[in-house]
Order: sequence, then structure tokens, then C-alpha cells
Amino acid sequence: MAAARRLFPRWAGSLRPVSSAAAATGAYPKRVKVVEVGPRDGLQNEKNVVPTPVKINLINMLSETGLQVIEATSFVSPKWVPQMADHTEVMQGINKLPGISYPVLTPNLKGFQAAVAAGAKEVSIFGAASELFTKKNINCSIEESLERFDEVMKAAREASIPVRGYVSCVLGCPYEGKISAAKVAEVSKKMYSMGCYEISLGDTIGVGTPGSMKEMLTVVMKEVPVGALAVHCHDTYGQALANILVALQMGVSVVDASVAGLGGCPYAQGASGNVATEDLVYMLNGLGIHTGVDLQKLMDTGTFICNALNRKTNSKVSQASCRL
Ligand SMILES: CC(C)(COP(=O)([O-])OP(=O)([O-])OC[C@H]1O[C@@H](n2cnc3c(N)ncnc32)[C@H](O)[C@@H]1OP(=O)([O-])[O-])[C@@H](O)C(=O)NCCC(=O)NCCSC(=O)C[C@@](C)(O)CC(=O)[O-]
Repeated sequence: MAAARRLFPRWAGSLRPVSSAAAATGAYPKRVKVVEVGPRDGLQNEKNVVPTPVKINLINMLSETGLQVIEATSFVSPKWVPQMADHTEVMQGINKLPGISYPVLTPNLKGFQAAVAAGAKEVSIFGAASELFTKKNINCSIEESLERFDEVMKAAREASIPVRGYVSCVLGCPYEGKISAAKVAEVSKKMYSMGCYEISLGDTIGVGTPGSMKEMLTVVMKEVPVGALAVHCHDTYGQALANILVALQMGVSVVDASVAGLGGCPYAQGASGNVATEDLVYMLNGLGIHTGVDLQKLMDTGTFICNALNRKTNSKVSQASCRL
């Protein structure tokens, strides 16, 4: 199959991922693009409905932190994920600042069309390297999911909308257990060949270790250029930052994170939230890696959402700074 034309979002020029040649040196990237997934991945699993104005305030505050990508919501079935049912109101209520991308999840053409009608300028399709997870999450096989994504890709190309691709369960599945790196590479390659500008590799249940991350990335990087890869690490076993560090050493320069470490996947019971954005930025600052993100504003945003949800932050950096 000939590779499809790839559309890149507008931010691509300012925080462009590293080249494979730079990655081969094993040096850390000079810049990292942080993809904030809190408003979507973080809130989709909340038991109580989060009021739309809270979601809008959260995104507006995140927009003031220097983040360049803020995943805003998802255009999925409200019967499957009621928490995201207000997707249109959220997309239309936020202040979209120039230079910031506000991608949304779209599992199929119906979701894509609704997203575009609500003003989305970038979307993400989401697949998995596990058959059972795909069935539980989006009610189809991997093969069927790729057919649906192909429809979204065609429509997106016609509308000049860049598409990001997620591959879930790259280091383990709540239903199948261990997933082979070869399967992750196969699904990632297919989604990249369809025209996704970036593939985010999701450790959905946070079971990975630096060892399994390295093994998986080594295989995937043979099929997808490292400059097109991102990592998305849930912190269930406390390994997220260590896994991210390994990915950075291997040349990955795009990292997903969730403010206050919010979140989890409704179809991966027991999985905790993503790595806290505050903790990621603190680590990257310590490595002298540029993100453009203001840590204090990020922590203030974490405090805002934790107060609104009446819960404690999962960010160690925020917890520590409250004690000092
Ligand atoms: C994909 C479907 C829709 C299939 O669900 P289905 O039931 O197989 O869909 P269907 O095509 O048979 O349609 C059934 C009903 O849903 C409607 N429908 C159909 N599509 C849409 C849509 N886009 N938006 C709104 N409504 C929709 C459709 O119109 C119909 O409505 P009815 O006639 O019954 O009234 C469903 O399984 C779904 O919505 N799943 C979403 C699950 C989800 O959001 N999971 C969390 C995100 S993934 C994640 O968190 C992992 C990630 C990305 O963070 C990375 C990582 O950590 O690994």
C-alpha cells in the first residue's frame, strides 16, 4: 500500500520532533513537545459528571501555561462515555489561542463529522495492539478499526485536518496480558502509513518498565520514524517517568501527560492516571530540555481542577511544593 499524504499541524515548525539521525546519538532531545491530555483522558473516567464550565476553565487555564497541544474532549458515543457528552459545548466554549492546537478524539466518521462541525482543527484516531481491548473500547476488531480509521483519514485529508494516531496497550493489556512488540509495530505502521502525522504509544494500564519500554521502542522504531513517535504513560505502577526517560534517550521528543495526574481509561479498570504534567515538566526542566511550559502556572491549574473535583493531586511536585 502506498503511503498516504501526511498533514502536519501548524505548531509543527516550532517544536519539531527530532530526526532519526539525532536520535541515533542517544542524546536527549533539546526540546520536548508536551501533549496535555488532562481535559480528555483525565476527565473521561470521573464518576461524577464534571460541569462543562469547569472543563472550559481548565482548558483556558492550560492555554495560559505555554502548552502547545491540549487535547480538549472526545467525540465518542455518550452512551459509552457519558463524561464526554458535552464535547460540542466544550469545543465551542473554550478560548482557542493562536499557536495552540486543541485536538479531539474521533473513533469513526460520525465522530469526525461532529468534531469538525464543532470547530475541531485537529483530530486523533485511537486503536490498540490488543484485539480484546479494541473490542471492549470501540466495539470492533483491530482490522475493522483500521477500516473505520481509513474513512476518517480520507475525510480529514479532504478537510485538510491533521490526524494523530493512538495505539493502546503497547506494554500490556488488561484483558490479554503481555502484548508483543511486533504487534505494536504492525498496528503503528499501518496507522502511520494511513497518514497519521504522529503515533502515540499508550501504556494504557501503566505496567511497563524501562526494560519493556526499550524493547518495544526498539522494534517499533524499525517501522515508524522516531520523529513521528510519542509516548503516553499511565503511572499505575509508578514507572511512568522512568519509562519516559528511556524513550527520551531513544530519541522520542513528544510526551503525553495529564495535569495533576488525572485520569484513566473507562475500559481499563484499575489503571491510574497519566504521568502528571507537573512532574514531567519538572524532570524535563532538570534535564535542561525546553518545553515552553511555565511550571507554576501548571501547578495552579492542577490546584484548580483538584479543588473542583474535590480530590488530591497525583503530582508529586505539587504535593512537595505544598509541604515546603
Ligand atoms: C466507537 C463507538 C461509537 C462504537 O460503538 P457502537 O455501539 O459499536 O457504535 P454503532 O456504530 O453501532 O452505533 C451505536 C450508537 O452509537 C452512536 N454513535 C456511533 N458513533 C458515535 C460517535 N462518534 N459519537 C456519538 N454517537 C455515536 C450511533 O449513532 C448509534 O446511536 P443510536 O442509534 O443507538 O442512538 C463506541 O464504542 C465508543 O464511543 N467508544 C469510545 C470509547 C472511549 O472513548 N474510550 C476512551 C478513549 S481511548 C483511551 O482512553 C486510551 C488512550 C487514547 O488514552 C491511550 C491509552 O491510554 O492507551
